[in-house]
Amino acid sequence: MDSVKVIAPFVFAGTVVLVIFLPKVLRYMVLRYRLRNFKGPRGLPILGNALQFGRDNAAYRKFIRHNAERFQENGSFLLYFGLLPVVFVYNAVDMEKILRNVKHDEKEFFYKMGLSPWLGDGLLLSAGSKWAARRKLLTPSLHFSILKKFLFVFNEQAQCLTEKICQLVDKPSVNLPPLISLCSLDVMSEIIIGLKLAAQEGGSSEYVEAVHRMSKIILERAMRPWCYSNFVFRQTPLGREHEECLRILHNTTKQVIHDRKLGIQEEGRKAVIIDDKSREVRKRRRLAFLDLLIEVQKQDPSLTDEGIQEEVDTFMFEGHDTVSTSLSMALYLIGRHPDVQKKIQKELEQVFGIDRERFVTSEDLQKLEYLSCVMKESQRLLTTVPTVGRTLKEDTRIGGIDVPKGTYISLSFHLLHRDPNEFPEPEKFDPDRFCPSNSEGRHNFAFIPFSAGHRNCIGQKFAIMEQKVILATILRKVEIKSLQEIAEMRFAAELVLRSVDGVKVTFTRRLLH
Ligand code: HEM
Repeated sequence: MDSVKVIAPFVFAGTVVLVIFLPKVLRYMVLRYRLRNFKGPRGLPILGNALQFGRDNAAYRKFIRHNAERFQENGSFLLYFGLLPVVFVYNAVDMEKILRNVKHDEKEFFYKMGLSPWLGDGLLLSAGSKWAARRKLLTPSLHFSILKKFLFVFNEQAQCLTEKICQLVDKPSVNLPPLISLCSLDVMSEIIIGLKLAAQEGGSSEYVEAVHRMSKIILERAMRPWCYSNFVFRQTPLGREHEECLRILHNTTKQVIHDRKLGIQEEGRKAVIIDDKSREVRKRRRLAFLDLLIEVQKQDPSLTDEGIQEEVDTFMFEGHDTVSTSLSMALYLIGRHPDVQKKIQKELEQVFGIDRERFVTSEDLQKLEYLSCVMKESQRLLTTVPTVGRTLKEDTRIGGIDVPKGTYISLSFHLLHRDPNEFPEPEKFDPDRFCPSNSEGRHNFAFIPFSAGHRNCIGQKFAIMEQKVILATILRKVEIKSLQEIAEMRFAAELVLRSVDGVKVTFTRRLLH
C-alpha cells in the first residue's frame, strides 16, 4: 500500500508529461520521416549537422557554399541544426512560390529567438492583421513625394561624409565601413527620429557598436543549438553580452521617443494629416517618421508607446545597417574595378558637368543609369541581406519533394544571386548584366536583394535614393582604390553581410579636366 503511495505521484507526473509532449514528439517524428528523401549532407543523431558548421562564421559560409554547389541541380538542400530541420532554398521558382504565398508570412523560430527581444513585434516580425494594419499605416511615410523631401538630408550627410573622406586623401589605408556606418546612422536618426545625432562629427557611437555586437551575437547563437533555450542562453557569456546590448539599444530609442514627445508638447506642433485617398502625408514642415507615429497615437490609442518603440527600433535597425553595408560593398567593388569607376565618372560628368559641389536632385538620380547597374551588380555579388527565413504553413513542393507544413525554410538570396543559369560566370563583377537588353528574359525572382512579394522591403526606394546620392557625391570628388582582393576578404553572413577584417581602401582627389 505504502509503495503505491510513493509511486502514484511519479506515475501521475509521467502521464501528464506524456500527454503534453507525446503529440509534439509524434509530430516531430512525422516531420523527419517526411523529409527523409530531401537531399543534404548526413549529420549525427542529436547534433544534426551542427559539428560541420565550423569554428566561425566564415567556415559556416564555406560549408553552405559547398553544399549549394553540391545540390545545385535541386536548388535546395536540407540541414539539421541540432534536432531542427532547415531547408535551404536558392532557386527562383521555389523562392517565388514561398514569397508570394501569404500563408507563409509568419517569421518564426530564428527571427523570434534572435530579433524579437530587440525589435518586439514591429513591422519586420509581426504577421496577420497586425502586420497588414501597420504596413498600411507606415507605407505613406515612405511615399516618393516624401522621399523627395528627404533628399536634402541625404545630400547634407553625403557632403559631410565626403569632407571626412577628403581629409583622408593619400592616407596609405582607410577602413571604410565605420565611416559609412556613421553617415547612414546620421541619415536614419534625422529622418526616422528627427534627431540630428551628428555621429559623423563625434567619430563613434555606442548605438552603432551595440547594433554590430548584437548582429554577431544573434548569429553565433543560431549556430549553437544548445543556446536555443532562453534559460541556458542567459547563463552564458554570450547571453550576458546580449542583455547589455539590448539595454543600450532600447535605452537609446526610449530616451529619443520621450524627448520627442516632450518637444512636441512644448512646441504645440501641428498635427499630421494622412490623406486617405493618396495615402500621402500632408504637413507644413518636414516631419520625422516618429512624429507621424506620435500623431497617429493621438488619434488611435491602440498604437501604444510599446508599439511606437518597436517600429522605431525596427526602422533604425533595418534602415541603418543594411544601407551602410550595401554602400561599403559597392564602394569596395568600384575600388577594385578601375574600368567600372571610369564609366561612373564619365556618367557623373555628363550629368553634373564639372560641378562637384551641388546637391543631387531627383532628376539627376533618374539619369544615373549606369550607377544603378553598378549598385545592382554589387547587391548581386555581395548581397547585403544574405538570407531570410519562413516557416511553411502548408505542405509545399520544393525541389520536387513535398515539404511538410511546419518546416523552417532559409531563403538564401546570396546563393540565389549566384545561379549560373541566370548569371553566367557568377563570381565576375559585371554591371552590364543589368542593362535593360541583358536583363530580358531573367526570372522575376532571380534577383531580389530587397526580397519580393508583399513582405518585400518597405524602405527599398529610400535605400536606393540614399545610396545613389552618397555615391554620386563621393565619386565626383575622389577616386577610390580597394586594397584587398575579393579572394582575400573574409565575409561573415550575420544579419547583414560583413567583412571580418574591414574594407581597406585609399582615396585620391579627382583632378578637374
Ligand atoms: C540596401 C538597403 C536595404 C536592404 C538590402 C534591405 C533588405 C530587406 C529585406 C531582404 C527585407 C525582407 C526581410 C524578411 O523578409 O525577413 C527587408 C524588410 C524590411 N526593410 Fe529593408 N532593406 C534595406 C533598407 C531599408 C531601409 C532604408 C528601411 C527603412 C527606411 C528598411 C525597412 C525595412 C522594413 C521595415 C522591413 C520589414 C517589411 C515588412 O515585413 O513588411 N529597409 N529589407
